[in-house]
Amino acid sequence: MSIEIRNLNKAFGKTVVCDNLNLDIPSGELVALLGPSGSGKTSLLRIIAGLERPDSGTVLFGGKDATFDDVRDRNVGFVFQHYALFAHMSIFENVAFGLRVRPKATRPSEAEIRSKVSALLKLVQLDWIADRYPHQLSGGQRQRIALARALAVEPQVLLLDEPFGALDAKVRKELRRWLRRLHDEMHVTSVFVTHDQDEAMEVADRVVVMNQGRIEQEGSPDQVYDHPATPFVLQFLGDVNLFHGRLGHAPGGAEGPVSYVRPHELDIVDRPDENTWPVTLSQALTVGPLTRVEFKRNDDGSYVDVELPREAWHVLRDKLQLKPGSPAHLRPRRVTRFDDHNAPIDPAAAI
Ligand SMILES: Nc1ncnc2c1ncn2[C@@H]1O[C@H](COP(=O)(O)OP(=O)(O)OP(=O)(O)O)[C@@H](O)[C@H]1O
Repeated sequence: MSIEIRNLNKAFGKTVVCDNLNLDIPSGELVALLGPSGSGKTSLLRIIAGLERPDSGTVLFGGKDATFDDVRDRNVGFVFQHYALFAHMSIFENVAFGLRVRPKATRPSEAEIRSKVSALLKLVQLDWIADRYPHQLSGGQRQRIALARALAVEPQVLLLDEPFGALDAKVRKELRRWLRRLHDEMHVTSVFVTHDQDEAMEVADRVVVMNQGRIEQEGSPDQVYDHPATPFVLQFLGDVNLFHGRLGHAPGGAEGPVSYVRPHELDIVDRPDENTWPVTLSQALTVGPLTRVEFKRNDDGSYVDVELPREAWHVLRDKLQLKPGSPAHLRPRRVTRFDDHNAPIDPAAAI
């Protein structure tokens, strides 16, 4: 089921949460709404769900206007951050719930319910805990059950609001890969709210970056990362060094308001040329496979981060005999700049 959002507006008092939004979600796609807290992700999801009414604009499901359809008529499944499993029901009964409360005319038989719930529990790889109760499950298991329960009624659209937000980092990582695989099997049109860029990039077919009720950019994870449409997108999707004003000798003596270079797009070299910045090593921090080296620019004293694999850093450090206080030069492999209207300047022109 495709979803189309047309000229959608919503405000709570003076807070604009949807600012003339337009968005097409093709059938079967997994889309992440990504943005900082308060950017309007949940409000948009709730309007798609039918839990909130827009002030103006339209929501189309499969080409049909569903803006004012009741939530029960939309055939959407929900998974929220805080597991909403029924504590007094077994896992099996939790998943069966949506089927059992159907009107008699459309309610499946007991045998059909049993076989469907068993299949769903297998799908989320938890068929072995069907007889347990929610308090006997880990947080990650509960979220998988919440997903099985949402899928039981065969929704045409699945809406997930920070579904893994309450879980620890390792479980989150496992579950997002698992969700991706599940989606590849089920192909239910899914909209996923998150403020975690790694989560969005890893799970989604398409990422919609939101800021202050507006869509800053939408595209594949690679598109938004490699070709950010605005400074906000660039900065939200990962660490970046900002260079104000004239760029020393580099790149090509470019003038301009601000230049952006990601920490992994800078080389550390020992000789200056027209494309390098003179710097002084401040400190190096290694976490897991990566080393982050902090430098101070000689011209304006601002800090610049460089990121590289720890082995590469060890080789370079020994070769150039680098330690805190050592002089060095940084050469950007890629610089991103924006014009006065925040439109990206062709990278070839920026360097
Ligand atoms: N029912 C409401 N009444 C008043 N203000 C609201 C209501 N719901 C949301 N808001 C406000 O609207 C803004 C956007 O909220 P929303 O929950 O959509 O953002 P979000 O991007 O999902 O943020 P978060 O990641 O923190 O959940 C916030 O400033 C919030 O306080």
